[in-house]
Amino acid sequence: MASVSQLLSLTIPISIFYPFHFHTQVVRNPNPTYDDEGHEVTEAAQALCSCSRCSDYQLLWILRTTSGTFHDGDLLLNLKGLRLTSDDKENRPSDAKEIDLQFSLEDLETIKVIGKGSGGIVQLVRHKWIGRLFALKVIQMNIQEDIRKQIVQELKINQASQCPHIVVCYHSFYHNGAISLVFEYMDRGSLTDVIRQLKTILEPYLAVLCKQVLQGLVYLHHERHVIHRDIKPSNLLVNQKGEVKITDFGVSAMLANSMGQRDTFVGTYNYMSPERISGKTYDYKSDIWSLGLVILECAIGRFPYIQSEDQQNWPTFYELLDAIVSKPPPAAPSDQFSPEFCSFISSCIQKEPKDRSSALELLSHPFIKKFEDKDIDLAILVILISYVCGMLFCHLSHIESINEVYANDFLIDLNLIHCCCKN
Ligand SMILES: Nc1ncnc2c1ncn2[C@@H]1O[C@H](COP(=O)(O)OP(=O)(O)OP(=O)(O)O)[C@@H](O)[C@H]1O
Repeated sequence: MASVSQLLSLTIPISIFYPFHFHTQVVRNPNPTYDDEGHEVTEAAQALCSCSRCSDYQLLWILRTTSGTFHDGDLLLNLKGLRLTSDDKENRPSDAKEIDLQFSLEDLETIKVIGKGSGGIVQLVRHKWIGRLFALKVIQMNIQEDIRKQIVQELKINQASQCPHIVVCYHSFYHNGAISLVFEYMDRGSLTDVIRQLKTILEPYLAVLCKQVLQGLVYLHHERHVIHRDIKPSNLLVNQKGEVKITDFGVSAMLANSMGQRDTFVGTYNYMSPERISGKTYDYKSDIWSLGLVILECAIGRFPYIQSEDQQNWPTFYELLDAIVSKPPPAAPSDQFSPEFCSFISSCIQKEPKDRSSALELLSHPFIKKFEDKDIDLAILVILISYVCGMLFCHLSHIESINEVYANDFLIDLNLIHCCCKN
């Protein structure tokens, strides 16, 4: 496999067109590009290096072409990637600095499809040169203008994100009517997968998980001034280190910007707050409602508005919306959960937004504090998922004992496993 320095030396002739990494101060693109009508665009690009090694220079990336490029304020998006003209080196996530190398879609090879959402598919891809894995999300762009704007907003937030609890978006491309986003690969999937496999999560683990999501929300709400708008299990991703991160800003928008409250939601309404469903104005507290429902679901093992996972018991779409808006909100059963947990859920799931706590307040809630000095490692949950999968594998493969599978790989204390599994 080529080393990074080999790779960089190989890409130097190409890299002159990529503003993040070349070290030339001003560049005029010698290879003219063409617009949709075939007109030559002679003055294609001027740029100053903004990579982490060139602190003196400011990024200036001007594409004179009228086609193939999205311009949205200080954001430019084209086949060569996303550029934020206001971005400075302090705003870059540390992980992104780590992979300071040339990137194009041709450098990525598909391994498999790992997910499918309403916007498109997510693939596991490998960088051919460095072997690193990424999640590639491809979103078809034959969509409304305002949804496109929201996606562009997502890119802005992701690229400038400094928070360890927000999934990093390393790169993005616009090509042939589709936006391709290169995300940090979260190798244990989403909380949906975790719930499906474990059924329920015990309070100590939930507190640790919840704290990480809250840290992500504090960053979005209090630093970036963004409402996520789609907090749900499939948007909370997990890796084998036991890290939980928020992803998918497809429906998020900056409160401060001109988009205001425009709502072009595509996806599930299950976790949507009553004020959003009723078409009222909403704010950051809308995300807190969703978080409360997600955490309660993880604890009780079913979506809180249904009595059992039996398909027969699922309300219709309109029954569900009516229940969210008109019925009393769900609560954690006090005979099964600690007072701290019940209080935490009640601080989130309140019909009136003003009665809900903020993300910052929730970070110091007794439920979160209760387990802070207990040294609880979420990675154990991840091992547990592997174990459950292993058992399934044994079952399907007619292997007598799980130890045959895990003999050398893991030392798993079965008592610990049983403690983690409520059912
Ligand atoms: N960065 C990632 N790393 C690993 N898996 C991912 C990543 N991003 C997404 N996935 C997987 O792909 C699935 C689909 O993600 P996507 O964001 O496209 O849709 P969704 O959130 O499930 O649904 P919707 O589009 O309705 O919001 C996720 O549920 C998750 O399992």
